[in-house]
Amino acid sequence: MKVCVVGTGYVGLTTGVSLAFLGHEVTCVDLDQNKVDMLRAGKCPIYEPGMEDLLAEAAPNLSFTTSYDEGVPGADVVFVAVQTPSAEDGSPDLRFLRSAAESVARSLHHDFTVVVNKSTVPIGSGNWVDAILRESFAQRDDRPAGVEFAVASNPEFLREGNAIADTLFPDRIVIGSDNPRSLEVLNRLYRPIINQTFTPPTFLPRPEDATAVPLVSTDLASAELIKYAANAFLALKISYVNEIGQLAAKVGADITEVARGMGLDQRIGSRFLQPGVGWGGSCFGKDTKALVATASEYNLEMPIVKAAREVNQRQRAIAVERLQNELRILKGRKIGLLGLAFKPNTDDLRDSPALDIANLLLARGARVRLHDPVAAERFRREQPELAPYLSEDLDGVFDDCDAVVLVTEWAQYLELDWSKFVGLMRNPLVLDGRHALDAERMARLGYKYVAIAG
Ligand SMILES: NC(=O)C1=CN([C@@H]2O[C@H](COP(=O)(O)OP(=O)(O)OC[C@H]3O[C@@H](n4cnc5c(N)ncnc54)[C@H](O)[C@@H]3O)[C@@H](O)[C@H]2O)C=CC1
Ligand SMILES: O=C(O)[C@H]1O[C@H](OP(=O)(O)OP(=O)(O)OC[C@H]2O[C@@H](n3ccc(=O)[nH]c3=O)[C@H](O)[C@@H]2O)[C@H](O)[C@@H](O)[C@@H]1O
Repeated sequence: MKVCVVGTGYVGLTTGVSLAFLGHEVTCVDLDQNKVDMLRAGKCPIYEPGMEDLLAEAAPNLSFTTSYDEGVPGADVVFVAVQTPSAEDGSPDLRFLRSAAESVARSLHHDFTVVVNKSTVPIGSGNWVDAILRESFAQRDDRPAGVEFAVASNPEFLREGNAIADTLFPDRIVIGSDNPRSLEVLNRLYRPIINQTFTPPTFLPRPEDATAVPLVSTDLASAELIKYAANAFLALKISYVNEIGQLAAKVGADITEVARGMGLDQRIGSRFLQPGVGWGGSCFGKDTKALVATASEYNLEMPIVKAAREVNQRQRAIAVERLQNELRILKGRKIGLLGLAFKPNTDDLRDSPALDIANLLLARGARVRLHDPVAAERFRREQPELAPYLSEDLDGVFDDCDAVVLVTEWAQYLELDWSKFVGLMRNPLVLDGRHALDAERMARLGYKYVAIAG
């Protein structure tokens, strides 16, 4: 089938490349000329494991452009995957979506096109996009006859760092549409994934437990709400284990054992129960805020979601409190942060706990040293005020240091030969912000090991 994807960020790029890999003819449109140039050269503008390999495998079916006229006319499906950042009041800023919808309408030239919203948008946005498309299309002097289109919602559930596997082997596909023809088109588009009939990419074998993928077909509003409800649930699951973690620290319980004991109950499940400095990234913060904002439009409070947000913010401050308890005075102390990305396997720094922790430490007069095996380059560009504190190598972090904090559990840190660094530190204190290091081993190596909870 012929597909156009608008926006080549984490979501649009993964969607476009994956669909091209499955044999669809895909054109990706982005206004960012640099991104388009890089992608045309086979280079991936984001750090996403496997993406450059998949780009190479999908290349015969894939093209990149800044022109809607090269992608939209003739497409059976147009995906819109532009950013929807938080506006001042917490509601999503829909400017990018509006502009993309207007541009799509100006280029539509096909008997039936499904315009699919993949961005995370407030409930009701599907109808809003539909109205923009119709209005913009009606304003065209050159509008062709016989053009029909319908809007569908197809929320995205991929995780950064795991984007390709989450797309090719998803837990479910959700399609919201009030138009049966759209559903039929999208069902056809996704059939290889739904039935798992494709041959996986050479670098990504099919998981042994992969089965046919459930298709959840709903009305537009339900699909839009599923996305927010799922993200908020994952966020509050993490906040819950972190709240329990703080109690565990007080009563002398081991939160990792507590989480394991809880997670083995299949009704709870062990995933997203890893205690630590809390969640970051571009979506949990934005989407929980948007859910609260949407509810307030209907005079509805969302106390559980609000509490999850507060607990998450508190975790970042708790990391600093733990250091203060151990070192008593933070002023003048040298503190190294290991990991700047909001989680491993991505260079994404949006709402990363490391940013708040670094700023809180600086505000208390500490001298910070920052390190990340992958995100440092991007950090330098996006965080110019904190960039002078970056350290190129780990010696620069540990040397004469009063404490190091594991903020992001990159494999490089977990597999580090920690014995090499203990002698460099002035005070060999390690704060494990992810409960990811082996406490006994660290103690054997001569570190004073402290975890965020306990
Ligand atoms: N990042 C993630 O892991 C996930 C994101 N989402 C949602 O998907 C949406 C997109 O997120 P990301 O891919 O992270 O965003 P992103 O910021 O990485 O990428 C958005 C892309 O859209 C392009 N763009 C903006 N306006 C455009 C326009 N009018 N025409 C053409 N291109 C345009 C930008 O240049 C950029 O390349 C958001 O609503 C987000 O909440 C959903 C699931 C996962
Ligand atoms: O809407 C989105 O953008 C996406 O948001 C999350 O994906 P992502 O933000 O990429 O990353 P996650 O793996 O969910 O991690 C989010 C944050 O939670 C933290 N986390 C995760 C799991 C856990 O047990 N504990 C924990 O603290 C991570 O360190 C990270 O900071 C969701 O998992 C995706 O399903 C969703 O599509």
